[in-house]
Amino acid sequence: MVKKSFMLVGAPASSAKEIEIDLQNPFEYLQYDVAQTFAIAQSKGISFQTEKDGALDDLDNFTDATSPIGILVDGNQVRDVPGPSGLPIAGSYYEVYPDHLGNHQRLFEQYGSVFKTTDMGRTTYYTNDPKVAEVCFGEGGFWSKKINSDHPLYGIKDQNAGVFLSDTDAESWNIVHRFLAPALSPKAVRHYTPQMQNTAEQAFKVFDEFDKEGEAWNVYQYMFKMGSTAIGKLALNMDLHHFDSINAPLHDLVRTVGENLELNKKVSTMGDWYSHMPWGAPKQLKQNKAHVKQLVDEAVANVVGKDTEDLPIADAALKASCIVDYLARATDDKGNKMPEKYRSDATLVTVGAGFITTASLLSWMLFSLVSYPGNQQRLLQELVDYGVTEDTEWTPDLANSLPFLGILIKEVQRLHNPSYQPGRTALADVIIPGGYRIPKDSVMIIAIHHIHNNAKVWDDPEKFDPDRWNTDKVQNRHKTAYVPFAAGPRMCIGFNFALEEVRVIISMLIYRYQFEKVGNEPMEYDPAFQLVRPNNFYVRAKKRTSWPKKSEN
Ligand code: HEM
Repeated sequence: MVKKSFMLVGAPASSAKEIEIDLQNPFEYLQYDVAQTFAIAQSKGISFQTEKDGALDDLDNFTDATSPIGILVDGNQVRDVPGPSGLPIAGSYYEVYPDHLGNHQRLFEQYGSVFKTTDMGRTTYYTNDPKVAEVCFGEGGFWSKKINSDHPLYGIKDQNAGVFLSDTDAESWNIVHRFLAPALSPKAVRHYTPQMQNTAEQAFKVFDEFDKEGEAWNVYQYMFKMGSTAIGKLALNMDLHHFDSINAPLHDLVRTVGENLELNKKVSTMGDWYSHMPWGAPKQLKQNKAHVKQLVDEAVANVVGKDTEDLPIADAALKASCIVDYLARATDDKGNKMPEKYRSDATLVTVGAGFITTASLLSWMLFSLVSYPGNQQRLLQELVDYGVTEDTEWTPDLANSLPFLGILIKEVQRLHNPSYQPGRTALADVIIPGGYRIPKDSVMIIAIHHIHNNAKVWDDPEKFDPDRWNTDKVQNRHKTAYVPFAAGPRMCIGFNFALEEVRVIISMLIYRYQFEKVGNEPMEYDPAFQLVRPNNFYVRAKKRTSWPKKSEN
């Protein structure tokens, strides 16, 4: 045993702390003790040096090393997070908005893998570093999903929803997550696959009519209808009538939930003060929230009570007519059910989280298939080779067996990740990978789009290349280098459903239609929306009359 004094390199000598080193233990134990003592989130990046002895990378060197011993994190001196200083009051708002994706990319290039902005009084940290993402998503002692006034979900926070809009330490999260997750398990999703096929078949009627008229259509608008049709059925066993005709209106619930995401984006990009204003977007958001709640309560009341038999969780996922029915009947092994007070809010979140994301992903899938040459033909050939026809009854086994479709979806989610940018909050002052000092209560946005496009992580990130997924480098990537559904305890619980839906619907669309992009203007992604969706993407979908022959081998 030897006792030594340690301090962060560059910190005042008065901050040094004594640590006892057991020289029999591995080096990693010392890193761990130092991490605990200095609130460093990840111990493996810690290294030591003194001016006199240089780097100390072996425990044998510590016996005679001069104190205090300096600590570096990932080779860096611990420092504050940089960022633009901005203007009075507005802060960096005009440096970031409206093109937040493009401007955040510029700020990563300028400041490195962690930066902070203060926009209209709201301070936010951003990272494109998988190591930082791992620590924040991990929700260990230092980080958690805690929706404080700097968090982008603050305007729609709802502890009764349990999932998505509530804090991890809320009792509701624990309960709702435990009940809801099995309803979206691979086994449960299998049970919902015929509904996904039915959604695509309903839409065919409308796309055939467009084709007959020789008309182009806006992809996002129809994928929005498609995604919500699938989720309306899944969550509420409701037919939204989105494909009764070409111009069928959006169901009120779907329209209002979509509007809320726009309003929340407006409110959350301003300071907290703005959310309390009794006019404009904050007022509209409050009214909309009340309206949506009423619509969901009505829809829930229509489902519950029709079949009251309680079911064990595992059976309920397979026997229930929809998520609401499941939540009303599922009983755990102690005989407990999910309290009714969470039911309608948890359902609303499932609807919202479920359709806007899948609508964007379906849109980016079609965008990629028509924009990157060869991919549409390659997918069609794969469908033919695997025996798909117009009469195919889709099953998860078939959908999961298509290798090109699998890597295609991954590449679309990498380059055109649609998802909302998740935030995690520091529970204490903490030093994160890269050596950045983060104060307690700071909100870190794990910038999924920028992690997926980070040139330090991905070769030629701007290149659309599904085959990269078959390379060793990508297969052995850092575990949080690809996080379309986030990671850790608060990651997406609907990802099985989403992927299955996209596999079935895209396959059915590509088998039936030849898609062509209409117009050559650059794609706009709608910076005023909470998710990344292509705004001005139009296609002609021409009904196929012939298909390629089966490949010979
Ligand atoms: C392409 C489709 C989807 C994407 C990209 C996506 C992405 C995400 C992401 C990034 C999160 C984490 C949010 C955060 O940490 O703040 C999340 C959470 C969540 N997602 Fe998804 N999602 C998709 C589809 C779905 C579907 C279809 C459902 C339900 C049917 C769903 C239900 C949820 C729920 C309930 C949560 C919250 C989990 C919790 O709070 O513990 N998602 N999703």
